[in-house]
Amino acid sequence: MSASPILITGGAQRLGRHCAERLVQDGQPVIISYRRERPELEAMRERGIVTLQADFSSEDGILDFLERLKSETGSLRAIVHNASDWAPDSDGDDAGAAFERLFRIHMLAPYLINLHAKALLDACSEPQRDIVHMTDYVVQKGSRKHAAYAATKAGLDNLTLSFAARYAPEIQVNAIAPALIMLNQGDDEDYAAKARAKSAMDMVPGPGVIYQSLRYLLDNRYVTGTTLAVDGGRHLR
Ligand SMILES: NC(=O)C1=CN([C@@H]2O[C@H](COP(=O)(O)OP(=O)(O)OC[C@H]3O[C@@H](n4cnc5c(N)ncnc54)[C@H](OP(=O)(O)O)[C@@H]3O)[C@@H](O)[C@H]2O)C=CC1
Ligand SMILES: Nc1nc2c(c(=O)[nH]1)N=C([C@H](O)[C@@H](O)CO)CN2
Repeated sequence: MSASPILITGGAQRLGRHCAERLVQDGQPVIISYRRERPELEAMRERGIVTLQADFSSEDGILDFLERLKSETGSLRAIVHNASDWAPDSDGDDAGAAFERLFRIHMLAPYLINLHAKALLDACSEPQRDIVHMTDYVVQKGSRKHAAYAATKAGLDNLTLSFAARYAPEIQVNAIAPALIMLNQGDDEDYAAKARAKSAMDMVPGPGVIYQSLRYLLDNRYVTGTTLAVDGGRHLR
């Protein structure tokens, strides 16, 4: 019997893509969700990664993705809730709609997928099944310019505790809380230097540290309801 796939939402670029490709290199089947088609997806498909389109900014979009996911696979080894929009706060008329949108991407999508895809995890014949929530260091301190983002990530952080208690012992539920793993296009050296200085490690590590953290959770049968801080010691500065 072939191994059950691992689902990574928002896996078409950056951290999610890196983890998807590392998992496939390890011989692990992977399904990713993506919102926008792009050339890089062809390269991922050629590596055998299954790609499913999804827009989590509406409940209908979340439920539509779930139906297509259930048509694609009868089981899942793990679900990594990675999809995210690091949108700055809006102070215009759209502030409320923007907040609700981030709520749906960061909280409603993980909530509904955890509820409606549980049967796929239960159908996995392997002894360990995992759910991993990608949160953020700012859950601990908030953010002046990304308050809606931070608040909805804090909600995802809390969902880690609830689902860990509810799904134990069959399914382990944990979070990874990164800070400044990768810069974004357009980040100049001045921004990069200031961002690096925010952590004790004074570096921008790249996505490999996230894969190491995911690997740890996938390989450990005794960890649930916890958050791995992968932030270079931000709290020390
Ligand atoms: N990068 C970093 O330094 C840090 C990252 N994190 C967290 O780690 C995770 C990965 O970060 P990173 O790789 O930078 O993430 P990205 O900003 O690259 O976003 C990941 C994916 O989320 C998808 N996405 C965005 N909006 C939607 C939506 N409405 N519906 C469905 N998918 C959507 C995008 O899909 P598409 O491109 O197809 O539109 C994108 O590819 C995220 O959860 C992030 O919050 C936390 C702290 C630091
Ligand atoms: N979805 C995303 N979330 C976050 C990103 C990102 O690029 N996409 N980036 C960050 C920053 O690196 C921040 O940690 C810098 O201090 C946070 N979240």
